[in-house]
Amino acid sequence: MSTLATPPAPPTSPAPAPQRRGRSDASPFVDLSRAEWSALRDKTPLPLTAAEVEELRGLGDVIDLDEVRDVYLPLSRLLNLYVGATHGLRGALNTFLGDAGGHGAQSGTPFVIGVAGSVAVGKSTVARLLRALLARWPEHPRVELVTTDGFLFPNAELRRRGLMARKGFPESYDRRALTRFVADVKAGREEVTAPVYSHLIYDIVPDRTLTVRRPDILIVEGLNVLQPALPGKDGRTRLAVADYFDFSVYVDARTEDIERWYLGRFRKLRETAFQDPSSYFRRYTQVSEEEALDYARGIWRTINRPNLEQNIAPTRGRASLVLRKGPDHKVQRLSLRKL
Ligand SMILES: Nc1ncnc2c1ncn2[C@@H]1O[C@H](COP(=O)(O)OP(=O)(O)O)[C@@H](O)[C@H]1O
Ligand SMILES: CC(C)(COP(=O)(O)O)[C@@H](O)C(=O)NCCC(=O)O
Repeated sequence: MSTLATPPAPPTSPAPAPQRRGRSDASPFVDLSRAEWSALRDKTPLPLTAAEVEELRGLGDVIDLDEVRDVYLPLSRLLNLYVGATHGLRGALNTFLGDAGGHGAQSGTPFVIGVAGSVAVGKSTVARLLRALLARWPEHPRVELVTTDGFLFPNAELRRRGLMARKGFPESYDRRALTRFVADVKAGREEVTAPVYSHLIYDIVPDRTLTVRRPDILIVEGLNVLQPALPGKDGRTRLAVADYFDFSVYVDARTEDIERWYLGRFRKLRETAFQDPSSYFRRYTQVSEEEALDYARGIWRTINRPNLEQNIAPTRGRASLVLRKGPDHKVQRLSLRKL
């Protein structure tokens, strides 16, 4: 069987000790170089088979397999350990609460992971990869993925609120519905449904929903998933979706690199999905590539970059793990929150 993981390291070559760069011991994060992090893969007992590598390629994403092995296999191992530890903690709580905990207090509660970051930083790719890797563990085979775009207000409502040029800003989402959705999944409800957004029609799809049925792990991916809660009225506490996360990942990169990836994806979509007669963006296949890219640069400058700077980047410090990518999408540094 051909595999991607390297054999376990001999006991004489321990992983290099993590170094702290420019952070005091009081920092809530431990900083790791890519080399330090990837050395931890030797402790990952679940290598990828050739068939699984093919399956990952079948996701349709551009994924460098060295990247999977060096960065995402150790991450799937870390998450597997966190899922086990969280179940242990819930068991302790159940023991403490006994009958007072209600019906089978928290048994089978899904482990919820948030994936945050800018438009075009690669959140969807990371989330799909994590779903595939996490589902390989026998302890948690059922992994569901939900993107927050389904909780954008429909265009008609955005127009009514004067928010059509603010798609992706926190206020363009039905945040209560998103938080309720995750709360319901976490409460162990048999079936929970979410609305669905289509990039093709650039709007919420009427009469279509996505149903989540008691997964072992739920991944929630979106620009704003690490936003704090809005202030509650009358001194009441409000919860945000992040309050339900057991772990979160912030995908980070230089703004100039993300803009380049955004324009690259727009160029690729112009040659593919935008050609569809029902595409909202079809008009950009009818003009020159330069005109189309000027439009995309305008969207970046007026919507996506300000949203990154004003709303998304300020939430980075709330993540459990920050993946810092270089210009080629390869993760160069990682910051892992200490407990
Ligand atoms: N690991 C990667 N290696 C190479 N290209 C990538 C990687 N991750 C994302 N990309 C590319 O970057 C662009 C944005 O990625 P995507 O996952 O769609 O971002 P987001 O969900 O954050 O908007 C896409 O063109 C995608 O193919
Ligand atoms: C749909 C998005 C808001 C992102 O959704 P999310 O991360 O919440 O799933 C974003 O990808 C987007 O399309 N922004 C809109 C910019 C524009 O008006 O074209």
